[in-house]
Amino acid sequence: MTQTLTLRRPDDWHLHLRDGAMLAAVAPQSAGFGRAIIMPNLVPPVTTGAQAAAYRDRIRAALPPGAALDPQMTLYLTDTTEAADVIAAFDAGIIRAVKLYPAGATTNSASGVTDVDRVRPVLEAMAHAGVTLCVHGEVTDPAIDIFDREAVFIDTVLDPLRRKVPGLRVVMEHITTAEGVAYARAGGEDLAATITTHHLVINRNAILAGGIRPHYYCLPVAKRESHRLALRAAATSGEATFFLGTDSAPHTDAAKLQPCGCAGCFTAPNTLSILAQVFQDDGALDRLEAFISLNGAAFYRLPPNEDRVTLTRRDTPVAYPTQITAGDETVTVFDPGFPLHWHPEDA
Ligand SMILES: NC(=O)N[C@@H](CC(=O)O)C(=O)O
Ligand SMILES: [Zn+2]
Ligand SMILES: [Zn+2]
Repeated sequence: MTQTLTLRRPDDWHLHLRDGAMLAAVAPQSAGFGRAIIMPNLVPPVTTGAQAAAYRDRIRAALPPGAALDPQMTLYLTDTTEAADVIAAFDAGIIRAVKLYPAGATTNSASGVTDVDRVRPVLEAMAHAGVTLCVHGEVTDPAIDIFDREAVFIDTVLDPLRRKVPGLRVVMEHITTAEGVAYARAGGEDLAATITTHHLVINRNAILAGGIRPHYYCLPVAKRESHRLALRAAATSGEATFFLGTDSAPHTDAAKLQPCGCAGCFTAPNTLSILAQVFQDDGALDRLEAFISLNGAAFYRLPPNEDRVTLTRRDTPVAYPTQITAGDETVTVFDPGFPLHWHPEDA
């Protein structure tokens, strides 16, 4: 039996497109989204407006003709970022947001912020100008258990920071815990949270039970099942606070499959098919559009996309690749562990 859903074109409010051969390989996989917030954690990171503009040009060049994707650039906040440079890049229409990585928290975060008090003047200028701060919310203290790092970050860094800089618009990126859901929900109009596709599907057993599975390792690491269920309830609630940021984060298989493999799940090729199945399983297909196409735009004070996409549920599963090729390397596509029947098409 076929079933059809027509939705406003979705946006991806957290996306890694990388650079060079990887960019060429993965950009087409996200071409069907509308706006996408592009993460700045290149090597070296995107720290200036000029670098962001040049990176945006490289992304556009990597997209197929007619692609819908409209890259929304971000600057990587460092201890030495100047407020005036951030505001100038924002006023010039080069950047949509600024990204805070606690130094050492995740992939390519070595140049991140060592103490948020150091960047207070930048955050105050952003609050004044209405520039959004996107936050990787994990503490890096080795004494804190990795499964507790998000919850501890909220209590010891994020909440004090939001009290010190009132009016700062913050997106808690890729939340993974019930604590993250609760804090975002109670945060008022200036606070929102992105949720990834993969954190709606896997819990930590996927990584560790019955053998170690590096392709399910990402940061923040997936938590226990009760947290996944809290994320599912938030995403499928339709509440304006929660919206899609896939955090599709491609790494070569060589980089994933080694004694110290890197963090990231590559979900761009099958994200929409997975999400439609998740929302159907939870009886929430009528709220899919809020999560993928409406809530994020509203938070970023942008109009929703005018054009539409269609998802058709067919008995024949979607044939997405298990791997794609990037230069001489392969990148494994996230396997949700269930067949995908929702076929995305442009309407
Ligand atoms: N999510 C990840 O596991 N990895 C991201 C970085 C990030 O979003 O924290 C990456 O750049 O690979
Ligand atoms: Zn992150
Ligand atoms: Zn990310």
